[in-house]
This record gives sequence, C-alpha cells and structure tokens, in this order.
Amino acid sequence: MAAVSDDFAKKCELKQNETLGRFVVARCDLSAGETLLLEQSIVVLPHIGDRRCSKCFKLTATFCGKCRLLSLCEDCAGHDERDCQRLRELQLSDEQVQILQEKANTEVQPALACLLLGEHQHSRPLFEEMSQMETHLEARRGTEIWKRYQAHAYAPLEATGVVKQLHSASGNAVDEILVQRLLGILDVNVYEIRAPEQGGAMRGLYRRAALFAHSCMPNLETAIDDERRIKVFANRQIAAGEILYICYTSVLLGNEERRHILKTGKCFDCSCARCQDPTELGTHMSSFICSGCACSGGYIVRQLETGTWQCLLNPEHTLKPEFVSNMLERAKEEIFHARGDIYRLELLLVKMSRLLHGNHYLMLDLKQNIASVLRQILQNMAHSPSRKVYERKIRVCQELLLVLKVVAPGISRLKAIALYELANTQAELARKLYSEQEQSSRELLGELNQTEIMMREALRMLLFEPVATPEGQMSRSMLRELKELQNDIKLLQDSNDDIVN
Ligand SMILES: C[S@@+](CC[C@H](N)C(=O)[O-])C[C@H]1O[C@@H](n2cnc3c(N)ncnc32)[C@H](O)[C@@H]1O
Repeated sequence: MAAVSDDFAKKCELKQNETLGRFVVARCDLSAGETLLLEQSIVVLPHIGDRRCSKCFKLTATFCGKCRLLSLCEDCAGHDERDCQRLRELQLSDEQVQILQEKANTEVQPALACLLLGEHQHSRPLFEEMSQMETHLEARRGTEIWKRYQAHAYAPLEATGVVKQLHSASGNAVDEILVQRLLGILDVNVYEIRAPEQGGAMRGLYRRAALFAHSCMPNLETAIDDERRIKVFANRQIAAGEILYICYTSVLLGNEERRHILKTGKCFDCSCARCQDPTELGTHMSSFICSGCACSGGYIVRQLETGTWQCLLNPEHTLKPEFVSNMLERAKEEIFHARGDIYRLELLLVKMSRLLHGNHYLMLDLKQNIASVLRQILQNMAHSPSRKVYERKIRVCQELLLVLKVVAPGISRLKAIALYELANTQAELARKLYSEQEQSSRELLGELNQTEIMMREALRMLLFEPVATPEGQMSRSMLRELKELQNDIKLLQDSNDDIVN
C-alpha cells in the first residue's frame, strides 16, 4: 500500500492555518536535492473523457467480463479481485450495466474507484485519510463542474441503485454530497502522471504529497516514476521552519493563466512574489509591446489591483482586456496549427514579436516548438544541416534558459533539459566546424570545455530524477556522453600539448 519513507516524519512537520489549510514546513535544514518523500499512489485514474484499463491503465474500450463495470483491456486477465467481487454483489441488471457503461468515460469510474476504497477493510484507512483532504465543497456547490458531476456521475450511480447498495467508511449510505466530495478531492489534490502511451497523461492521488502548499516559485521538485511512485525533493537549500512548496501548474505559463488554473481548479488566489509582480520578476512573461513607446522599450503589463493593461513608461497607453484575450486566443490557435512546421513557426515568431515581449509565455511556447523541430532536423544525418541550423537552436535554447534561470532558480528538470540541449548542440557545431577546418583544434578545445561545464550542470540537476523515468534514463545517457566529451577533451589537450612542446 502507500509506503511512505521515514524521512517524511523526520524532515517534515504538518501545520495548519486559515489561508493554506494544512501545509508542511521543514523540521530541519535541507540540502538541495534531498529527498523528503517517496510514496505510492492511493488511486490512479484516467482524465475525464478517457477510458483506461483498471489493471494496466492502457486506453481501452472493453470492460471486465465478470463485474462488467470497470474497464479492463483485452491483454489483462483481471483487475483487483476484491473490487470485482464487490461490484458483482450489486447484481445489476443488463439495463443498469448499460447505463453505467455508457457513462464510463465520465466521472462514474473515478467515483466508483474511490467508493470501492471505502468498501474493503484493508483500504478503509486510506479512504478515511482521503476523506480528510481539501475538497472546497462550498465553493464548488452549484458551479458548472458541480452540475456536470451531478448529471454524469451521481445521477447514473443513483438511477442504477449503486449508491443505495454501497456504504461509505462510516457505514452511512452513499449520497450526492459524498460523491461530490470525492470528485472535488480528486480535482484539488491529484498529480498529473504519465500514461503508458507516449505523451498520454492520467491522474494519481497521494496521501502525503497532497499536503504540500503551492507556490509559483516552489522550493520542491516532484518526479513520478514508471511504478507511479512519487518522489518529492528539495530544489534548493531550505532552512528549518520554511514552508515547503510545490508548483501546481507549469512555471512556463504567464501570471493570468497560472492564477486562472489555481482559482478555478484549486479555489485559491496565489500570493507568491511572481504573482504579485506585473513584470513577473522582470521576465515580462505576460507583457505586450507598447506601440506608443516601442522605440523607448515600453511594455504593457496587467496591473494586479485594477486588472488594467498599462504601459510601464506611459500609463496612458493601455490595451483593452478584450483585445488581450482575443489576441492570445488567436495566437494559441495559430501556434497549434503551426506545430512541427519550422517555416510557419519562425514566421509566427516574427509576427508575434511585433506585439509580444520576446519572453512572453506564448513566445516561449513557440521557441520550445522550434527547438523541438530543430532537434529532429539535427538528429537526421540525411539532412546534413548547415551551421545556421545549429546556431538557431543554440540561440533558442539560450533564450529559454535566461527565463528559466529566473522562474526556476533551483534544481529544475526543464532547466536541465534546456541546458543539455544547448551543450549538446554547441558541442556538435564545434566538432562540425573543426572537421570542416573552419576552427582550429585550440578553438574546438575551448568550445568543448565550455560545453563540459554545461553538461555537468545539467547532469547534476537530473541525477535526482528516479531511474525509471524518461529524465532518469536521459541522465544515464548524458553520463555516457559526458564521458565521451571528457575523453575528446583529453585527446585534444594531449595533441595540443604535443604541438606546443
Ligand atoms: C493539494 S491541497 C494542499 C493541502 C490542503 N491545504 C489541505 O488542508 O489538505 C490544495 C489546497 O491547499 C490550499 N493552498 C495550497 N497552496 C495555497 C496557497 N499558496 N495559497 C492559498 N491556499 C493554498 C488551497 O485550498 C488548495 O486548494
């Protein structure tokens, strides 16, 4: 079951206040990279709209032939026997089964999975603990999501008599409030985890990891391995007594987008230093270019108190909020359609740079897309890419890194990957130029020495990732590449020394 390393109790203290509810502080000084928690999930659930096998979590359209209610793929012989048995005991008619099967890609299956935890003696303590988690029931009551869960989760469970037959851990009958509570607990507390298929995602609920508060400038990093075990570790030195924070959203989103996700999904207003600063710590990740002050470098930012978009140099220069939201929506759509096409992406970047700061989060999204296409071009030897392609990728990586250094100052997976991409491309370009006799061996040595420093820094950050993750695997191959690089450097040094002597 949910194994928790002893370190959590030793290093962390649970507290509670009006603003954060329950939260965790460091009991002792913690060093960068130090693990606080290793924990198995209580439940793993598909995202709404997906149907996944209850055993292996692959996408599937089939159901368990015995209980007929939980999804089971054709490759799996069965799912949890206790759950299967309990669902068979409900003795639902074909018609009732059909109603629930038709709703299988709504919240019916997650609601059932949570209710089943309370049905067995062995998992009841987990159910009890889950029930203590934050749910924001009152704030959610009557909202769109409440109505959706009412219509697509509670109503079918009620109409088929399932709620009458299942009992919550307290022995009380299951009612709509309990179903809404459980689904609210999922919305507020789950972590996104990798699904078995490439690029897919699902949700995992963790007992202790759900206790950490949020900051857009977190001091913790999380990693979830292939066994769906979460590891939580310090991303910088933390002093005893500091509140421990993870980031519930992506640090590469702008203030408004992150705050919207936190408000609608988690029901709170973030008050971290980045959220309080319209320039986002000077990164300008949400800033527009002021056409009135373009030559003097004026940027239009959103004032937190008034919500108005005003130029920092000349407050009379403003943008209408509707213009901002329409423009951003259009830009997102255009980025989506340009994905994978380097010419469209570059053209879009030029077009958007007339309106948006170079660090605007949508510009960064475009740059990440460009870097990913350039990676594919450079990996494909048949393309024999020109020096310009390498140089473009290097510049894009450098621009991303400048922002990441501010918004993710400690150990960061994103930063490690960007740094590795930069080091790798720089080394490749140096080798190419040397082989084409455009660079001397001394210049090559200088370049490789620089990339070795970057590679070691990237590796230092990725070494904290569990082995059974793509990043863990990446760190293994980076280690091999680093050794090869160090070998090359040694050989070059020896041959340069020979020439000097
Ligand atoms: C995953 S739970 C964290 C544990 C929760 N505080 C509890 O008592 O169980 C997320 C909830 O904690 C609260 N929270 C977390 N970080 C916060 C922050 N920076 N400011 C205000 N509330 C926060 C919000 O109520 C949020 O919905």
